[in-house]
Amino acid sequence: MSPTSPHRTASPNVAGRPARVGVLALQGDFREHLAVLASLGADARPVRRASELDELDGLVIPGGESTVMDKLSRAFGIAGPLKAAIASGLPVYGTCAGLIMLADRVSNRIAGQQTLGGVDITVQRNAFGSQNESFEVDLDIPELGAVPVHAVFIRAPVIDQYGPAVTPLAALPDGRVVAASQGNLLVTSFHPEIMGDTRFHAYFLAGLHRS
Ligand SMILES: NC(=O)CC[C@H](N)C(=O)O
Repeated sequence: MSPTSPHRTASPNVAGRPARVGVLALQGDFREHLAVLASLGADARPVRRASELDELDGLVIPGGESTVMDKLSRAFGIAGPLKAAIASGLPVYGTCAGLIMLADRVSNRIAGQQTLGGVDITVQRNAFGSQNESFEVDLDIPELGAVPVHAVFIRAPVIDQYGPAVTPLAALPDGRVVAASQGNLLVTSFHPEIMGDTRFHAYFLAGLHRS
């Protein structure tokens, strides 16, 4: 946990009770997200069924494998209701594979791969190739304060193009965008849930007040 988080003390309450934040728990590192959200005071719960979406204030889509998450979300019948919830304003934060799931376009998707969409971005999966699949870098993210975010990338995607409604939040030194928001949606290519820095989750929780 970062000792410098400006949002750390922000209350995660919505309507006088802890924010109910689901984590899509079909595949990937959902447990890590649940732990971070609970540590920030949210009522964090795994979500696998469409009916579990109803009472949420927000949802996190974890890292993992977007092609598998896509197949499972359709097989579990949650993909359609989740798309509808996103369209009607449910705040959703996607990390890595979760970013891919929220992207309107995937330039190198595998045959038949679908996304939920919602963010007007074109992403490239596995953008760093096999030689450098995982790496760590400090990113300046003014929105989260003066202290850089130490970001962990694991077979990560990048955002190659974004539309006018998208706000880029962070870029690599070469300019490629790796965090962004659009309305109720927040995406990062990297994995704050394993970085020991709760600022992105706190930022997401703080945004639930505004929605
Ligand atoms: N760490 C991750 O979530 C990797 C994402 C993965 N490469 C995918 O395409 O879904």
